[in-house]
Amino acid sequence: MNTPDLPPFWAVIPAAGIGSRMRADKPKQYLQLAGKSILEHTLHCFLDHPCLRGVVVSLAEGDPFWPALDCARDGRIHIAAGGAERADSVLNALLRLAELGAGEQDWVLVHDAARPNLAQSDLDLLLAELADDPVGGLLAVPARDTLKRVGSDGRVRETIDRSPIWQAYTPQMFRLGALHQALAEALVSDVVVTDEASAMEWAGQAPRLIEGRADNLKVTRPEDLHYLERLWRGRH
Ligand SMILES: Nc1ccn([C@@H]2O[C@H](COP(=O)(O)OP(=O)(O)OP(=O)(O)O)[C@@H](O)[C@H]2O)c(=O)n1
Ligand SMILES: C[C@](O)(CO)[C@H](O)COP(=O)(O)O
Repeated sequence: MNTPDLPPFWAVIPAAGIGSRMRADKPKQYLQLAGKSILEHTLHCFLDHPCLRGVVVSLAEGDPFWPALDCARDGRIHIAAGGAERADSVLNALLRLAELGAGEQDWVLVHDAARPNLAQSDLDLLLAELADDPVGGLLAVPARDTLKRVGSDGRVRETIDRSPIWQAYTPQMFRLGALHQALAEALVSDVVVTDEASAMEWAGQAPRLIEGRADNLKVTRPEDLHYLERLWRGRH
């Protein structure tokens, strides 16, 4: 059953990173948060949505942690091979989606495994705002603090106008065919692609930013997980 006015979509969850900045004893997507792994929380943001058609998770080769999760037996979740960089993992997942029968015009939402605090209201906002958009776009938050450009000596050179500066979050929502083409061409051209929007920009498109919640943060360093633990205490 679909929610009126929200489009059906596929989800891609790149989960093949090693989490080097987290400095933990396992990849950060398998660290515990409120009694479940970060990856399970992330997957449930999508599995609970009525417009979801299916999910592809990209996993590192021989990942020993995935089979132990309950999600591993969920028929809506399919696996793709992880790649050397996040963009390679996403591209493999898009190819898997095509094998599963997804169409060129189908919407795909790519969301980091390491962002477990995506609010359902933000997911709905993204889907509603971009349902009729010719390009697609992403959740993002405007720069909040005063910004400085710094020299290699650690001294401030100037204060930058923050008004046009936003931080790119996920999900990032694009049509399967357009995203696949942009990502594949950017990768063979050795363009640095840190998110899906940068591949689309490189292809000459202008993705739309949808202002989301700042607490949809990516667990990157230990303090990010500590922050979410405090935020979630009492909530779950
Ligand atoms: N080759 C890679 C690298 C990253 N990712 C995924 O992309 C998301 C965002 O990347 P990032 O935060 O950079 O994760 P890691 O690469 O794991 O972290 P680090 O850069 O600290 O090693 C994560 O969910 C990560 O698992 C992936 O699927 N394949
Ligand atoms: C996709 C992303 O989460 C958007 O902010 C980000 O680009 C991931 O890569 P990073 O290396 O952690 O910046």
